[in-house]
Amino acid sequence: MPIKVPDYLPAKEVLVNENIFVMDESVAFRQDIRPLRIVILNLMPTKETTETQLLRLIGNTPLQVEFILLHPKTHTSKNTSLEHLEQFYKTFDDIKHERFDGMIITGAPVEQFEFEEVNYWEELTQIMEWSITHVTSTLHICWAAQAGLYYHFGVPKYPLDEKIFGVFPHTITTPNVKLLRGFDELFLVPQSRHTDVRRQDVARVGQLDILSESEEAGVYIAATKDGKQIFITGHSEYDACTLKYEYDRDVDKGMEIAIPKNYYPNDDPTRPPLNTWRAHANLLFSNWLNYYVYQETPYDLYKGDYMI
Ligand SMILES: CC(=O)SCCNC(=O)CCNC(=O)[C@H](O)C(C)(C)COP(=O)(O)OP(=O)(O)OC[C@H]1O[C@@H](n2cnc3c(N)ncnc32)[C@H](O)[C@@H]1OP(=O)(O)O
Ligand SMILES: N[C@@H](CCO)C(=O)O
Repeated sequence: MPIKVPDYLPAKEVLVNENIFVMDESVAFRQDIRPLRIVILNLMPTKETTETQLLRLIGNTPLQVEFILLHPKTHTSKNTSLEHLEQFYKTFDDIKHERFDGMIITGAPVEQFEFEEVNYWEELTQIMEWSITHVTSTLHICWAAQAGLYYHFGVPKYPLDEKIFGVFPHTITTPNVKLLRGFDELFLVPQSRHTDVRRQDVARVGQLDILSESEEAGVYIAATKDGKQIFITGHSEYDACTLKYEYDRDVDKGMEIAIPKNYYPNDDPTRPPLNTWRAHANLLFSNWLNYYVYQETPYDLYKGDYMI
């Protein structure tokens, strides 16, 4: 089943060219099925790239998905045009009386600040609090995972001596969870972080299970036992060249940065990197949409008994 995309969103052309099943709003309107309502709080500076990456993954399911893009109104975006935000984005005030089947909160390059120094922290905490009662399941990615673990459970983040940067082998810590159904015992995930959450801090929280980890990169996925909140420290949504973009950017700035591990063929940054994590990225998102969103959410969002 297709993903519904507004007619003029730039991601649409990219996805159509990749043969991702995209449906015009007008066609979706004629179908007598309730689409899943997914709200994406996009905190990335590279918003259009992230839109395409996430829509590619949530478009790969048999479910009809309607998405709403949000940006924090208390932050003035430096790298995304006002025109793009006005055309395609809403703010929390516009949607806070609505309910959603799923929510995705993206990463953001603010991990080296204290949470409270991030200028939209207050607004983000309001949105995270609201998600408990208005969203069936929320995926927090990278910095948002750190922010969510800190806000909801008091788990701190720590600066790393060296950026965790590359494509790392990960394993399944808790067997037989639906989120990891169909996963290989060893699978690859891009990681790109200057900070970390510690296993012992996460393990101490009774409501959380650690679902997947990496020897080198630490905790990858933690989730509440009811699956309503999922925290993902890596970037399975990244394209083949995203780490290359970050590496080249930092080299150009004259920063001390190691070559991303296990990424370029023979660790040679002049050679094009291969995407070795795409299959598990698709499985992660389709498992989430199926088992944690579609199977759990009430048909009538406004009568669901999970709401307070
Ligand atoms: C840990 C993770 O979650 S990883 C995910 C983050 N990864 C990425 O963002 C990768 C792509 N980003 C990039 O390559 C870079 O950020 C660039 C090239 C877009 C911009 O880099 P720079 O010029 O060095 O940084 P810049 O000054 O634009 O700041 C980056 C972002 O942080 C924001 N920022 C900076 N200080 C603050 C602050 N105190 N509070 C909130 N946001 C802040 C900036 O506003 C900007 O975001 P915006 O475009 O949404 O407004
Ligand atoms: N993935 C990010 C880390 C910084 O938050 C980057 O390299 O831009």
